[in-house]
Amino acid sequence: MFDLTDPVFNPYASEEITPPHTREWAAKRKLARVLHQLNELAVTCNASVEEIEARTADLQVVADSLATAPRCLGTLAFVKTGDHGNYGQINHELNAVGGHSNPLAPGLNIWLEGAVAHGVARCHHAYEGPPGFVHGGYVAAIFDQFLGMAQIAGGRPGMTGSLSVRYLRPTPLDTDLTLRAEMAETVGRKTVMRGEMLAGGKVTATAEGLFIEPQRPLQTLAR
Ligand SMILES: CCCCCCCCCC(=O)SCCNC(=O)CCNC(=O)[C@H](O)C(C)(C)COP(=O)(O)OP(=O)(O)OC[C@H]1O[C@@H](n2cnc3c(N)ncnc32)[C@H](O)[C@@H]1OP(=O)(O)O
Repeated sequence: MFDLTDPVFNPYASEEITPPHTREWAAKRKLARVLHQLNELAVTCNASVEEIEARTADLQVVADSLATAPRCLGTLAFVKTGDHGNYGQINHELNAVGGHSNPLAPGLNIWLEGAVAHGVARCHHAYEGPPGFVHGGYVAAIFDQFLGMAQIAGGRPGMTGSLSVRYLRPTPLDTDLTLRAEMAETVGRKTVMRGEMLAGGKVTATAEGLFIEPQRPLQTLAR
């Protein structure tokens, strides 16, 4: 996964977002940013039907063009080529919640200061659940990824066995959400992490995650 002592690639060493490690990932981050913006525009724009139909046709041309290029289906497929970086680097780009090259990711940035993990995320209107607020499923997804990365500092990282979220007040859209987590306990292969999410200085949700180190290496779990 990630070696937190690796001087070359430790994406959690500081609050600064680790730059893309190749020109390919720099280009994909740009693509993801445009698509992220389009995701928001798809649910917020109030253009005419004609305008929407015309721009959709434009986008279909782009999608059809990209679909003709070779593809790698999943992180491990990228790893296997040997040309895209190691697993940690590729996961850092493609992860569904924290990947900087994934247009679905709500801009989650994580860093570790000693035993405490910090993070920030921001959810635009495509993440709306209750009117004006973030969907609870995305709050849980952010916690899953955040606690999941925070537990790496414990040295025996595992997959989420269970995740419990307490929603204390609605989490606002278009607002920096700050995150904080610490390890509560670790017993054998099991690590319990606890964290909180704040908006404007107020805690909107807390979470507890149980992470279980798999008996087999992660790579062998993939079909
Ligand atoms: C490896 C690095 C990964 C870093 C990525 C983290 C960030 C990403 C976070 C995710 O989204 S992960 C995706 C969501 N999670 C999954 O898909 C996990 C699917 N489940 C599994 O793969 C296995 O069930 C799991 C690895 C969690 C456990 O399988 P094991 O075969 O290792 O469990 P085992 O049956 O040996 O049980 C070990 C202990 O854990 C307990 N346990 C197992 N599954 C549990 C569960 N789900 N909830 C609570 N406890 C559980 C079990 O009772 C037992 O307790 P005791 O030692 O006290 O007897």
